[in-house]
Amino acid sequence: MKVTVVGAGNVGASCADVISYRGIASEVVLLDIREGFAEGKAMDLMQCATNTGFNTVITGVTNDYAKTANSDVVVITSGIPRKPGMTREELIGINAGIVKSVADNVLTHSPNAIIVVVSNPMDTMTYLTLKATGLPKNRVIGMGGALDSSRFRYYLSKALDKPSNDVSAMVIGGHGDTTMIPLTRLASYNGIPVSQFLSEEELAKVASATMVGGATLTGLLGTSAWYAPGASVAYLVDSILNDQKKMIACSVMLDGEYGQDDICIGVPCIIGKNGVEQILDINLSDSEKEAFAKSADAVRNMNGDLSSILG
Ligand SMILES: NC(=O)c1ccc[n+]([C@@H]2O[C@H](COP(=O)([O-])OP(=O)(O)OC[C@H]3O[C@@H](n4cnc5c(N)ncnc54)[C@H](O)[C@@H]3O)[C@@H](O)[C@H]2O)c1
Ligand SMILES: O=C(O)C[C@H](O)C(=O)O
Repeated sequence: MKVTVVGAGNVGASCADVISYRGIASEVVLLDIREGFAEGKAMDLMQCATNTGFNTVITGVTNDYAKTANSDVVVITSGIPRKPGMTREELIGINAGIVKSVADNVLTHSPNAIIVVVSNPMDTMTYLTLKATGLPKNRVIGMGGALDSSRFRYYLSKALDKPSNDVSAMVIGGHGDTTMIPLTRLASYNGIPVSQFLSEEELAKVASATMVGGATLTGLLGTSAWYAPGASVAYLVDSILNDQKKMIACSVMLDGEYGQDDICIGVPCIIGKNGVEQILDINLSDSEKEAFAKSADAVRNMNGDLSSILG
């Protein structure tokens, strides 16, 4: 199985690292526009093989899309990350042009690939990729919910003082500081609602920390995060390539689900070899429905900024 990762920067390289280390794909091509950069990242990663014991072949190329031919999955991480104090939405001006040209190029050589969109603002870039390429909606998946949900589980585990793997929780809605919706009501500690262990005030703090999880890391690191983003992409790619049919919150095109149309936004999906195999239209409470509608309004508003690029 072949995966192309466009953008060999922090997230792209971290994702290639996890994919190879965990043996998720037999072949990974890293592609970057910066001369020699992807080649260097691939060489460095391949020199881990004997110590960590993986067999994946990682190749790096400078803008040579022919080398990405016949990829099963293409991950788009190319573009700029935010700096402290910025929102993800401020990246649209530069990243929209990059994502559109990359999507066109990869499809020329891998017409059957499933595309995973990572570049920010991710929901808007996912919508752009779908509209610009005309691909069926099961083949374009925005990655954000997997990361936000893992951050939610992390903050819950800290509040509970228990391991995050014993915590089950999901974030839906937009992948933005004010648009994501941690589903606190449905979060559990080994099947027991977390509300049995944490007060409303503690749960509200966890939800707020989750929503600004990316901004917190950007403030600490000077650029946005990459280890958890890379691992989250690899988790999603694993479910596609190995047809695991995991339920993962992904940004996908809605067609009536959650009362929304013509928008890519995070909802629980079954992810398998065909990409998005099912969208789970779960019952939300009135306040969750209200939050989802508000989140969708904000995401839809950003899509309006694509009119010049989509024509
Ligand atoms: N969806 C998410 O959950 C999530 C998580 C983390 C980061 N991100 C986003 O992912 C993107 C990448 O973040 P990063 O930290 O890896 O940034 P980075 O700067 O480390 O890497 C980006 C890479 O893209 C390359 N690039 C730029 N234009 C290109 C083009 N036209 N073709 C090929 N490569 C090109 C750059 O040379 C660079 O190496 C950002 O937009 C960031 O906001 C999203
Ligand atoms: O925070 C960012 O800008 C990057 C990414 O979307 C994240 O959540 O880590």
